[in-house]
Amino acid sequence: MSFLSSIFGGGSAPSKPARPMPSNIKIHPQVDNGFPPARAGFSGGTLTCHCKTNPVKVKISAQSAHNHVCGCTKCWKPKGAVFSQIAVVPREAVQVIANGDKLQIVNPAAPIQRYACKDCGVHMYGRIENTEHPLYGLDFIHTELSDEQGWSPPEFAAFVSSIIESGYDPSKMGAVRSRLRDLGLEPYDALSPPIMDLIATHAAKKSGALPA
Ligand SMILES: N[C@@H](CCC(=O)N[C@@H](CS)C(=O)NCC(=O)O)C(=O)O
Ligand SMILES: [Zn+2]
Ligand SMILES: [Zn+2]
Repeated sequence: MSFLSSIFGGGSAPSKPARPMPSNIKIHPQVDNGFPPARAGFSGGTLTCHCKTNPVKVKISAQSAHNHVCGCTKCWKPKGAVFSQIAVVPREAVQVIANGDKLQIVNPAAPIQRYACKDCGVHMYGRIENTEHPLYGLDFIHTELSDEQGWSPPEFAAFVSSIIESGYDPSKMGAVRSRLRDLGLEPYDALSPPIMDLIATHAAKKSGALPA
């Protein structure tokens, strides 16, 4: 099985409580009150930046995979959110359809080149150009930028310890991890084990430690 087919062939984790208990630990507005399951047959939508006029629009012609919340400092978060919410789609499924001249790459040296709107700062998609990168072929998107309902729901929480790098109180990390579990989002300090295993397998095949 190829890396990409294994990424997209695995299906979604079972979704968790439709309506979780309220909590004063906030994660992200799209997950704090629960989230709906994926809609069968859903095949994408249009992402729109936050500009009131001339918004950037990006058409996504695929269901998302591996939706998750990410605590790292690099991923775009809506104002006040502690985590971002981010998923992947094949890069061929991503098409800028309006006001693409407003996009600029946040950091061209980063492995993921995040295309942000110059005016509102929202990241519209992240792309890997290094063909040797284990996640090459996948673009990163924030499904919350679309009005369509039916995207694959978040499945886990990545880079949880990294929220401290944005100033989160380290003494509250136990409460954050507990809340993430209540929401059905198993917390990890890197990516989820299946994705970490795929990345390691890719590296082992490249080095010759495993047969290609
Ligand atoms: N602790 C770091 C972690 C950054 C990190 O490694 N982010 C992951 C998850 S998005 C990544 O793949 N980064 C690649 C990139 O930013 O291009 C931070 O919070 O800044
Ligand atoms: Zn904008
Ligand atoms: Zn991130």
